[in-house]
Order: sequence, then structure tokens, then C-alpha cells
Amino acid sequence: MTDEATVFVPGHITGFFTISEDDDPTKAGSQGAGLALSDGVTVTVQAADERAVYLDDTSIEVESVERVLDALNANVLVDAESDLPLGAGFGVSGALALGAAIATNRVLGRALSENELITIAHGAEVQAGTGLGDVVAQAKGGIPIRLEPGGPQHNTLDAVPSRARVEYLNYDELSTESVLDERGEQLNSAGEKALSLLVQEPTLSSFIYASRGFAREAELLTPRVATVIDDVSDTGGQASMAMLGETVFALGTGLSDAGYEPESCSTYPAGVVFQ
Ligand SMILES: Nc1ncnc2c1ncn2[C@@H]1O[C@H](COP(=O)(O)OP(=O)(O)O)[C@@H](O)[C@H]1O
Ligand SMILES: CC(C)(COP(=O)(O)O)[C@@H](O)C(=O)O
Repeated sequence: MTDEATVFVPGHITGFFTISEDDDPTKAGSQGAGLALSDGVTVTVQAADERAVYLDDTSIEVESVERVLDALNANVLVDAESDLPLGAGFGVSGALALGAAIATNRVLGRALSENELITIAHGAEVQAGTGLGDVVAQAKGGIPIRLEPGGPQHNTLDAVPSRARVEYLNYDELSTESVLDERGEQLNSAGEKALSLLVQEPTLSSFIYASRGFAREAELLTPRVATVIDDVSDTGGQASMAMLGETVFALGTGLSDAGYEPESCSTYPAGVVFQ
């Protein structure tokens, strides 16, 4: 046991995905692919008499984190700092859940393994309805391809063996919960097509091409996101929409070359790391 533990969890932009439902939340999840980011969430956990969760010094309630703390029977103070906005397709809710699980285990001396903690965080996200594949992707890092859904005991992960500078521009939030409720069917046929394209040619270029096709086919593009993606294409760059947020991401200098003023970071090769 220790008084305090701090971990960094990379953000994760999903480019495309399919939904797999299952009564067992450790088997439910998504297939798909995305980018783990060097911008992410730093989560510090301290032993405390009462439970409290802060994000960037503001008290918040995030169901996935509450579920993780319930599963670990933990009264702790979770203090998180994020480079990325919550609810905008960067997997911040997954990062909070995973960071809380890994750091709480250390602080309270719970002696669970990494896969057990990833399973708890993945199940919590699925049950909260705020994510299906972010947690397993964030635990792996890099450019994960989720070939099979679910937590670590059930899924199969591969990756695009590459790295990239990433630019992004966020306009607004999108509720993961309501999109998943309303758009399931449409998402799955578009997601399967995108995954088979990427599996045939697992490169960054295919990833972003498949992601763009998915966003279009699943009819998730908002007018301003569509305009920005077209502007990036017109200047010879590659961009798509982050699932699920009103957010555009581009490889390299795609957004700045098109005259925008984006945030920038890079893909992050590792998963969760203790600081
Ligand atoms: N200020 C806030 N803005 C957005 N979401 C919030 C806020 N406070 C709490 N939440 C909760 O955080 C979760 C965000 O989940 P999600 O939209 O999946 O985010 P992300 O895309 O960052 O993973 C939801 O459970 C939501 O209710
Ligand atoms: C796309 C999403 C279902 C949600 O992602 P976010 O809005 O970032 O929580 C993700 O978890 C995935 O399975 O790929």
C-alpha cells in the first residue's frame, strides 16, 4: 500500500467501430480501430474517508468511474487532469475509469493483475454506456485494431505498426450513449466494411480512409465537420471525425495546412504508465 499513486492514460480517438452486445459486459464491446494519443489524462488516487472525483479541479460524476470504485470497494479521492475535453470522442471517460482502476489498486493494495483491472474498467464503461472499446485500446497504446470485441480475456487486438503526428479540432460534444442507442444497425454495416479494408492493408493511410468512409456511411458527419474534412482533402491531407464527438482529427499537419488552428500531439506507443 502507498498513500498516493499517479498514472497517465493516453486519450483514444476511435476512427470506426462496430457494436457487439452481450449480457456479460466483459464480452460486450466493439471492434474497430483508433489512435492512442500522447495527450491524455493523468489520474492521481489518494486514500480518503469519503469518495470524491475531480476533473481539472472541478467535482464531477462519471458513471464509469463510480462503477470502478464500487467494484474495488474503494473510498478514495480521484484527482484527474486532462489535456482533452470530456464527451468529445477522446475516450476521456475510459481513461478516467482505467486510470482510477490501476491507481486505486496500487493505493489500496488490492493485488489485482493488469488484465483484471482492465476488465473492471472495460465492464464499467460498457455498463455506463459511455464506451465500448476505448479502455482496451488505451491499455495497449499505439494504433490498436480491435479485431474482436470485449475485455482482455475475450478480445483479439492487433495494431497498425506505425506512428504519427496528430492534429485535432473539437467543436462540440456528442452523447455516446444516445448515438449508440439510436444508430446501432447503421453503424455495424459501415464498421464491418471499414475493418475489412484496414485488415487488408493495415497502414495509417488505410485507417484514415476507412474511418472517413465509416463516418460518411454511418451518417455521423455534422455539416461543419464535413466541411473541415473536405478542406483538409483539398489541400492534400487526410482527416476524419473522432467517434463519438464533434471533432475532426488529421494526420501530420493536415488541419494546419488547410488554414485551421488545431491542437496537436502524436500517437502514444505505450498503454497506461505509472508516473
Ligand atoms: N461536464 C461534463 N461534460 C460531459 N460529460 C460529463 C460531464 N460531467 C460528467 N459527465 C459524464 O461523463 C461521461 C462522458 O462520457 P463520453 O461522452 O463517453 O465521454 P468521452 O468521449 O470523453 O469518453 C458521461 O457519463 C457524462 O454523463
Ligand atoms: C466510439 C466509442 C463507442 C465511444 O467513444 P467515446 O465517445 O470516446 O467514449 C468507443 O468506445 C469505441 O468502442 O470505439
